[in-house]
Amino acid sequence: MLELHGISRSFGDRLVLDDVSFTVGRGRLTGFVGGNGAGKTTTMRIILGVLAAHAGTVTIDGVPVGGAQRTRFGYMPEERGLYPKMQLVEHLTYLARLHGFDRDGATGRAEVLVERLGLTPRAKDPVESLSLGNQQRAQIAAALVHDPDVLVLDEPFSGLDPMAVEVVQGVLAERAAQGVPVLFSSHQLDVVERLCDDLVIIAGGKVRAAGTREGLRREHGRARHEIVAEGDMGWLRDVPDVRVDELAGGSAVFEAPADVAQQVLGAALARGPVRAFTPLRPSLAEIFRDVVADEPELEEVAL
Ligand SMILES: Nc1ncnc2c1ncn2[C@@H]1O[C@H](COP(=O)(O)OP(=O)(O)OP(=O)(O)O)[C@@H](O)[C@H]1O
Repeated sequence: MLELHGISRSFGDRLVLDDVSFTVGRGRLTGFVGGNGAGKTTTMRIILGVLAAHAGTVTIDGVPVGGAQRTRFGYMPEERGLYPKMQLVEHLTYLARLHGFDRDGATGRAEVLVERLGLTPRAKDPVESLSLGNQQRAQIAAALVHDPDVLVLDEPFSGLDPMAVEVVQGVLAERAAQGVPVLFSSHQLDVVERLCDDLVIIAGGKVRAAGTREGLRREHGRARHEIVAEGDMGWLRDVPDVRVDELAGGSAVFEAPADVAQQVLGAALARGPVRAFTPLRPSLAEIFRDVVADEPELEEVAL
């Protein structure tokens, strides 16, 4: 398990990470979400040792992470960096060689990754001639070239078309299934929602919520139900402790405590047939909005 404990970091007198703690479990895909400037990249750089923390620790299975462990980390940085003139497969072979593979092993590894990421038709093309989305896939291949023990990816899905998103999702899920802790940042909440086991929500340099996707839904979700009845549901507006979000004839979406929702169902049945009564699970976008609502601006979190 990768664990961050009490990580803080300032730039000048601005505190941009404030006591950040969370875990990335083995075999777990952990999504790291937050608005622009929330602190995701800074956190990832600290995990990778590209940037020093001013306080706190990063451990893997309880052992402080140092240079030796980090050689076994795979990192896709925010600033993409491959040699533009190099052919894709040659480039990946070169990176695998840097990680200690012999020539045949490195070539084999490069070819497997090119294929897995759907880049075979582009294998002999210089990196600079690839489309942006394909360069992104190439960058992901580069992070995976040494079969890392921990995977940290900064915005791996940005700029990918839906098919590429599927491919990359599959690749990350495979890594997780092999027991690799996988942390990735993303602004695409729908992708994070589909893919992640766990989530960390950061805003203003502080972790605002962290846990399993389902746990966060339970914790932060509003208790909403959809009801579809034969008769008009207009009477729902007069029920105490009920907030009606949507109402159209016999269909309504409302928020109410669980016992009141059951009373609504009972009352609706007393009036006639009920076609559907469904608890609505909050989307990650809703949870995100709830969690980061009313956050102070980063500037106000100065030291
Ligand atoms: N080298 C630096 N010098 C000064 N300030 C920095 C530096 N790096 C990051 N920051 C500041 O730290 C804060 C967090 O930035 P960071 O890049 O970690 O956010 P992020 O969550 O990755 O944002 P985005 O989603 O926009 O990439 C921002 O206010 C940013 O301006």
